[in-house]
Amino acid sequence: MGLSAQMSTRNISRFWEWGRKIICVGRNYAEHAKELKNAVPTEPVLFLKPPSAYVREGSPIVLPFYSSNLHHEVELGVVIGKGGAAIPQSAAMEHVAGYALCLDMTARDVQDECKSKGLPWTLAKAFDTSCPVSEFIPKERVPEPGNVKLWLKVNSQLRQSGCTSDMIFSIPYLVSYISDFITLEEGDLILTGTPKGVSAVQEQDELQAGIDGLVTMTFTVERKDH
Ligand SMILES: CC(=O)CC(=O)C(=O)O
Ligand SMILES: [Mg+2]
Repeated sequence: MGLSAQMSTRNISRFWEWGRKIICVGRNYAEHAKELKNAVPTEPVLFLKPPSAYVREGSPIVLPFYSSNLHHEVELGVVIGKGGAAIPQSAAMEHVAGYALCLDMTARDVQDECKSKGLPWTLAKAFDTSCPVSEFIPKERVPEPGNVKLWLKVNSQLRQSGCTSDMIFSIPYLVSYISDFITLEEGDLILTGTPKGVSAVQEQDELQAGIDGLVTMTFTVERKDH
């Protein structure tokens, strides 16, 4: 199939297949910043995951071989439907196609070491399967994205329960802020940060996460021979 034919069959509801950027916001919930003893930020903290981080239900989250403290972080993902740079906050929601429930899997021991050495978080955050995602949720189904309840259970035990109303920086603010530095493209995903309750997962754990009334998803954690 030629490139133009491939482009014409691309569907935003399978955004994870597009090979676009995953832009992550850190410390966007004050209670989470505090539980990790980080300062509450006055500007968004940004980092990236590559598209190879995506994993879908039916495939496992693979424990990175170099970590012994893998954490779950449940987050609302914002799927960009129209690209742009220097997008004003007033127009930001016109660039949003929809949402997805996402996990920002984090090798916390590796992140702590990187932080102490002043090094980037890439190996802590961007490894293969570090971004499990749900099905695409069209924006029409989420009339109030700033008031969405997220939860995550490990082996049926509730670990995280939060609401996007507690985000420090709103979705329009984040879209506008990010687009001042990084041009947004159709198919990009923004992870909006995690509420409190992050904790470690082990091999064979079952992670179930949901957005009230919209979506649930289930993943298992596996170790692979290295
Ligand atoms: C400290 C972190 O890992 C930041 C992060 O990813 C978050 O969601 O907050
Ligand atoms: Mg996160």
